[in-house]
Parts: sequence; structure tokens; C-alpha cells
Amino acid sequence: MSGGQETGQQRRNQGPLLRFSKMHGLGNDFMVIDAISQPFRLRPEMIRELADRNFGVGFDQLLVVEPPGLPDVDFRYRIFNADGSEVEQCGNGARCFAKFVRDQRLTNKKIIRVQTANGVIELRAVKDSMVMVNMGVPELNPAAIPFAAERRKDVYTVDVGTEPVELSAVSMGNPHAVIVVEDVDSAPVSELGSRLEYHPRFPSRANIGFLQIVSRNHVRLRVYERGSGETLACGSGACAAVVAGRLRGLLDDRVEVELPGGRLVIEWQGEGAPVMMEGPATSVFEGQLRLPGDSSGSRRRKPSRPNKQRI
Ligand SMILES: N[C@@H](CCC[C@H](N)C(=O)O)C(=O)O
Repeated sequence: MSGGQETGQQRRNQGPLLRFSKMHGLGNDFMVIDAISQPFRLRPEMIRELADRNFGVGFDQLLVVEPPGLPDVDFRYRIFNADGSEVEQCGNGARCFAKFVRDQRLTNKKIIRVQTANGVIELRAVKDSMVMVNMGVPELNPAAIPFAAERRKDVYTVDVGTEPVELSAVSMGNPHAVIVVEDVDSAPVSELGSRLEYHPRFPSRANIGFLQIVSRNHVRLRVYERGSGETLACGSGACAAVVAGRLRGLLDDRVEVELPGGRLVIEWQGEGAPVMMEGPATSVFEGQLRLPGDSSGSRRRKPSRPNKQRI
């Protein structure tokens, strides 16, 4: 390009190099950055550019490790969707977070307490690359999810313009809708997921899970994630699906959840108990880059109504 206008590449050639790891939990993939040793500022448009699978690193979520702001907590864990929105919870990310801080020798603890935008969660390195996460007590009160309803129910009927849809609404720190289907392979995940993500009854948008019951301790699940589209796995979505299935009387307390990217084991003893999630965390590679400039070069998923953008 001539005429004095800066290209994305030229902007990228300025500023210090930032180290990062590329990781995934069952194919739900992350860029993970240690912001303790290398503090930095990101804007939503920069995150969108980094998330771009053709022009950037490519990921479903960006995970940032920061120093804690509370006593008796080891780290602060910040999560950004590919569309640049900051969110409260990411289950697969939490397992990768635990592996990252141990691999990078930021801690050698096996039980790691982490501050999120929705409170403190506890991560336990089990063995090899397996991590167990205490995902907290699910929130079922509609106002707190948030979901517009007059009173709490296990199943709500929601008008989407065509056939009404029956769904359960659950917060695992982040909002989820769970729809029980006959067969996840033929479920209209993108079409219905994208409509329900922005449904007015979910004022902070929502993650939309499509749940097939195989038996009382085995389900199949696909999730259309808020701010990232359909992913190969969603940890908080798996927890919400088991909670919804238990509330409907369809599942036992320990369930194997089969997602397109692999399996998680989810355990929930019932109302008032926390949901426990166990699964793998995988490192793919480490790299370094210069952050993109702050004018938008993104070609991927700009939210028309972002839920939160305080970075
Ligand atoms: N992949 C995640 C959830 C990430 C956040 C989600 N898209 C949201 O906006 O709430 C998981 O494994 O839980």
C-alpha cells in the first residue's frame, strides 16, 4: 500500500513481542497469554483480529492470566470470546488455564484458586493432562441467568417466530439454554443457535446447547456458543446440559458428555451442589507476536450487540 496509509502488517511490526500459548480442551481452542510478566492492553477489535482463522492466530476464546485482586486466590482469569466480548466463565478454558500456569511455572500448586468475573473457581490438576474443575453451583433463578420469565421453571417455551422451542435456562456463571433433541447430528445448531443467542429473553445473549439423551449416564451435545459460533466442545455448556437433564429427571448424577471434540465427565448431586467437570487440557504450540494495531482489521464475527466490552 502506498500513500502513507499504514497496513495491518506495518502496524504489527511496531511494539514489543508478546509470548503466547495455543491450547485446546477437546478442540475448543484458545490463545493463552501471561499478562503477569507481560502486561498489555487489548481492545475488542484487536481480539477479533487475533481470533481470525485466516488472518490471525485463530481461536474460540482468548484467556488472559493476571495477578489476583483478592486474598487467598492464586490468579485472575479473564476470558474473551472471538467476537471481542468479555465473559464470565469458560470450562474448557479453566482446564487449559490450570495446565498453562503449571507448565509456565507460574505455580506448582495442584489445587489452584482462580478469580473470574463471576467469583472464585477451584482447579485441580489430576494426572497427566487431566484437570478437574469445581464449576460452582448452577444458577436457576431467571433474573440472575439472566432470562426473562415470570417464575422459575425446569422447561420454558420460547417463541422464535416459527415453531415455539422448549428449553431449560441455566447459568454456570455464563448464560445457557439447553434444548433436548432426538439426534444432535441433524439438530439445527447454527440456524436456531444464532437466533436464540440474540433472543430478547436472553438480555446478555446466551450459549445454546442441543442435548441428545443416549442413556441416564451418557449424552451427546453440540453447543452454539455466544460470541464464537458452534465449537467442538463447551465445558460450561456440558455442565448446563447435565443440570438441565437432571432437572427434567432424565439423567443420573454422573454423566459422560460426548461432544464433537471428545468426552467430559460431569457430576452434579442436585440443587445447591456445585457441578464438577473432569477432562483433558492440551498444549499445541508456543509462539510470539506483535499485537495488531487498534484500528479494526477483523473479518470475523463482530457482535451487533456485544454483552460486555470492558478491557
Ligand atoms: N467454551 C467455553 C465457554 C466460553 C464462553 C462462552 N462462549 C460465553 O460467551 O459464555 C466453555 O468451555 O465453557
